[in-house]
Amino acid sequence: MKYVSTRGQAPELSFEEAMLTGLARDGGLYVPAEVPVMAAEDIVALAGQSYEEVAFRVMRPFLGDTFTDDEFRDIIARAYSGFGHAARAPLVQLDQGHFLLELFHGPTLAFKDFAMQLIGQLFEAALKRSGQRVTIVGATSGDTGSAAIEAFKGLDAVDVFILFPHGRVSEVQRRQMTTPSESNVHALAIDGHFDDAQARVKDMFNDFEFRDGVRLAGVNSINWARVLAQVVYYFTSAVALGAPHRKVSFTVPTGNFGDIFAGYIAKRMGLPIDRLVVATNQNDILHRCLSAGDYTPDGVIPSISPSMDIQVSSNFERALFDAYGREGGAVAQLMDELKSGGFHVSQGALETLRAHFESGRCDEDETRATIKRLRATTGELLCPHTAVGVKVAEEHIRPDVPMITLATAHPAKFPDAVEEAAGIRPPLPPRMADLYERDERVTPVANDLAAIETLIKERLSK
Ligand SMILES: Cc1ncc(COP(=O)(O)O)c(C=O)c1O
Ligand SMILES: N[C@@H](CCOP(=O)(O)O)C(=O)O
Repeated sequence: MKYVSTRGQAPELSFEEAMLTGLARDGGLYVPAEVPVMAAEDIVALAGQSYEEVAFRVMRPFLGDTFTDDEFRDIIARAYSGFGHAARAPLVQLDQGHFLLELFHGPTLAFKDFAMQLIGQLFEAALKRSGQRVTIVGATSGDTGSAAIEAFKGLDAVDVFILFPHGRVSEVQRRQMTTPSESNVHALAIDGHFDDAQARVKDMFNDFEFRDGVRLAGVNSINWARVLAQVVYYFTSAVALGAPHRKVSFTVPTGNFGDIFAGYIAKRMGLPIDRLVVATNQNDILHRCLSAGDYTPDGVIPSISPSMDIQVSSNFERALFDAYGREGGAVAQLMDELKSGGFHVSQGALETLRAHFESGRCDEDETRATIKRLRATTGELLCPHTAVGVKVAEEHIRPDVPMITLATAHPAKFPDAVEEAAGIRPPLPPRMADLYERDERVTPVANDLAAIETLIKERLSK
């Protein structure tokens, strides 16, 4: 299995190389040269299997010879052993034909744990074997950072630096990043929003002297391994509702387009997905683009679903690569245009995108109203991101195809927003009950590449 860059100018890599590399050296994102297809009978055979077994069968073809089957099974078992639900990703019925896929039973209460717990184990196994050490730098709007810190804290061969937008994450998210005491963890509060943090991380990858000097690695969803791990729950949930004999649709609260892109990969692998619905908050650039073809960021607006406050949606590049017939040159040109303001998707590419993706938008009042209404009608307490998904899903449900909305975080991560909407303050699980009493460790940083690189080098030299 080989991986190619969406911009067509970087060397092809193996799974292990792509995982440890993160961003391609031409600035693009790695994708499999070919997506392996699963036969219908192999999908049928997933029914009744454990989450871990489905994870093994779905991901195995993408790994090539990176790990033996036994090694990979062990890695998967370790990754999901800390989840608080036996099913790992349970389905809950909301209404006739509408289901919620609960992805918040991992250690940091968000869907990121599914991928991050796995790649923590994959990194450790690969680095132990090679004797290498890496520096992970990640950008977060709240959940990636806490999940990465949880997965990598205390590991010998890794230092982890997380840039989060100062004042724009929830208190629970911030404390999850700033309270771990392990010396290989560094929480950096950047003066800016998520797009600034993500841009600085990409700048570090494009500064080859720095990149090679610190052996930079990335755990944002620019890393293919992140996306791959998220493909699994599309299979477990669709099969539970009758796939491959029955089609299902998914609505995904979307920001960086990684989670919904994992659904697109599941579809290309042969899972009969009818529609993939992109649900955005008021930062609706993806909805606008899928509606009219224009991708012009117009500034991030803070919202009560802060993890989706994103305008430069990294993984959309992977979808564009396929929509433009896997022409890296065309994607590179669009990304150059983005640097100077924005780009317009050609009619042909837009039609290809629309063949897979629908979209909708949910504003702040609608988000609050959805949290309140769902509590009253179903008893479910939704996090604001999930509420965005549920509202948009309701507008896309068709009578004959079940709709699964991804519940991407636990409501207790956003207690202020949930309490304001539903009048209930969701408590943290007992294992986190002292989160508000723990000491915080955080370093403020300017939105300045040289300053951030200097800080990282200083920390590594200690
Ligand atoms: C709770 C939550 N919901 C939705 C999203 C959006 O997911 P993605 O960035 O993969 O589109 C995020 C952040 O990634 C998140 O943390
Ligand atoms: N919403 C994310 C933003 C980063 O996304 P990623 O999936 O590319 O890591 C977050 O919570 O940090």
